[in-house]
Amino acid sequence: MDINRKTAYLVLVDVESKKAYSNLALNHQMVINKPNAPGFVRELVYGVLENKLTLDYYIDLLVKDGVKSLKTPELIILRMGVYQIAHMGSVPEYAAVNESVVLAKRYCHSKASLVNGVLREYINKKIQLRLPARGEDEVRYLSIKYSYAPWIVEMWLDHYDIDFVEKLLAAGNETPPMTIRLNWLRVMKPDLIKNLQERGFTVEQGSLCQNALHVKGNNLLDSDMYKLGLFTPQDESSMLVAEKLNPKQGDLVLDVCAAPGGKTTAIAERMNNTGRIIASDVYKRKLELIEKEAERLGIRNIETRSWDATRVDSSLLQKADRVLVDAPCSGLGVVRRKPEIKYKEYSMEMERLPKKQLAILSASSSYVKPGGTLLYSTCTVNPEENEEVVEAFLRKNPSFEKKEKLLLLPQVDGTDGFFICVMKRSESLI
Ligand SMILES: C[S@@+](CC[C@H](N)C(=O)[O-])C[C@H]1O[C@@H](n2cnc3c(N)ncnc32)[C@H](O)[C@@H]1O
Repeated sequence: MDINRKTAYLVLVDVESKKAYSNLALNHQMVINKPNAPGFVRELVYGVLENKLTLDYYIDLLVKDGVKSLKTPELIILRMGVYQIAHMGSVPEYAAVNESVVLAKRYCHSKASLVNGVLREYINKKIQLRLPARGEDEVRYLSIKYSYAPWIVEMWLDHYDIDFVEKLLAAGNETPPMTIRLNWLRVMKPDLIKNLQERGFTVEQGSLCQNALHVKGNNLLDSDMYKLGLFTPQDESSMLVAEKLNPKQGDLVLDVCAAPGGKTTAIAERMNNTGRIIASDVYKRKLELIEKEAERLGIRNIETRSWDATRVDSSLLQKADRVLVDAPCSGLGVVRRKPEIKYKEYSMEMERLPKKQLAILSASSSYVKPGGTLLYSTCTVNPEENEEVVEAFLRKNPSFEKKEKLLLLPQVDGTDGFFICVMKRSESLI
C-alpha cells in the first residue's frame, strides 16, 4: 500500500472522527508513518479538507443512496480519490482509482467495489457534472462551490456585499505563505537570511513588518536554526499586534489570553528582555507552551499564571502600561491554516462568544494605567466579535478612546483574516 495515501487517510480519519486539529493530526501521523513524499501527503490532506463540501456534493450525485449512506472510511477514501482526479494533475486517473481501491480493501473491505465504481463513474461524467444553480439558492451555491458551512456564508452575506464575500471565501482556500518572525535577541536579519539561503531556502522580506520573512523550502522547523530560537513561525497579522501594542523597554505588559504565547514572545522580543510581561490564560496546562517557547527564544521577562480573564485581579488595577486582549474567537480568519473551522456547526458557543469577549475586554481594561494602551484583537472576520464588541466596550467606558482599527484580509493583505483595535486610556480617569 502507498504509505503517502495511507498517511493522508489516517490524518483525515483523525480530523473527521476524533475532531483533531488538522495540523496536529498531520504532524502526528507523519511522525508515525514516515511517508516518503510529505509534500504529497500535505497537499492531499489539505486539498480534501478545503474542498470537503464540494467533493461530497459530487459524490452524492454518484452514490445510489446518497453521501449520507456512506460510513467514514469509504467516504474519506472517495473524497481522496475524487480530489486526486479533479485537482492533482500529477496523479494519473488510473492510479487514483487503483490506490483508492487498495485503501478500501484495507479499511472497509466490503466497499472496495463501490469505491471502484464511483470513481470510474466520476471520471466518465466529470465534464457534465454541475454545481447547483446559483439563481435558485445563492447561499447553497457559494457554500458548495467554496466549501464552507452555509451559516458562515449567510453571516458574511449579512454584513458584506457579494463581491467581498466571494473573494473572502476564495482566499480562505489559498495556501498561506510560510512566514517567520526573526528573533532580534538571537540573530541579525542579514545573518538569518544568509543562513536560510545557504540551506536552500528562498527568502523574501515580509510586506507588513520589519521582522517578518517569507520563506519557501521544506522542513524549516526541523532545522537547527529553529531549535536555536532564531525565529518563530507566525503570520504577519499576529506580528502586527506586537507592533501596534508598541511596548517600550521597562514596561509592565499584561497579556490576558496568552497561550500558546505567539504574541507574548513577540512582545518580549520588542522589549529586548526588559520590563515585565504577565502572560495569563484560563487553561493552566497551556502555560507550559508559553514557557517552552520563551526558553527556546532566550526570553527572560515573561511570568505565566492561570487566570480567568473575565475576573478582575484587584492587585493589578491601573498598574499596566499596556494590556493585550487577544480574545478567544470563532477563528474564521485562519481557515487557510485550519480548514476544519469551515465546517463547524453553528452553536450556542458561537452565540455566546461576543459576550465573553466583551467581559474579558471590560475586566482587563481595569489594569490599564492612565495614559496606557489597551489592544483588542481576534483572528476572525465577524463584525459581531470585532467592531461590535469594541463599540459596546467604548460606550460603557468613556475613559478609553479608539486610536486605530484594522481589519486585515487574506484577499487584500495576503495575511490571515485578523482584527486589531488600539485604544488609549485618558490621563485623567473619568
Ligand atoms: C486566540 S487564543 C490566544 C493566542 C495567543 N495570544 C497567541 O498569540 O499565541 C485565545 C486564548 O484565550 C484563552 N482563553 C479562553 N477563555 C479565556 C478566559 N476566560 N480567560 C483567559 N484566557 C482564556 C484560550 O485558552 C486561548 O489560549
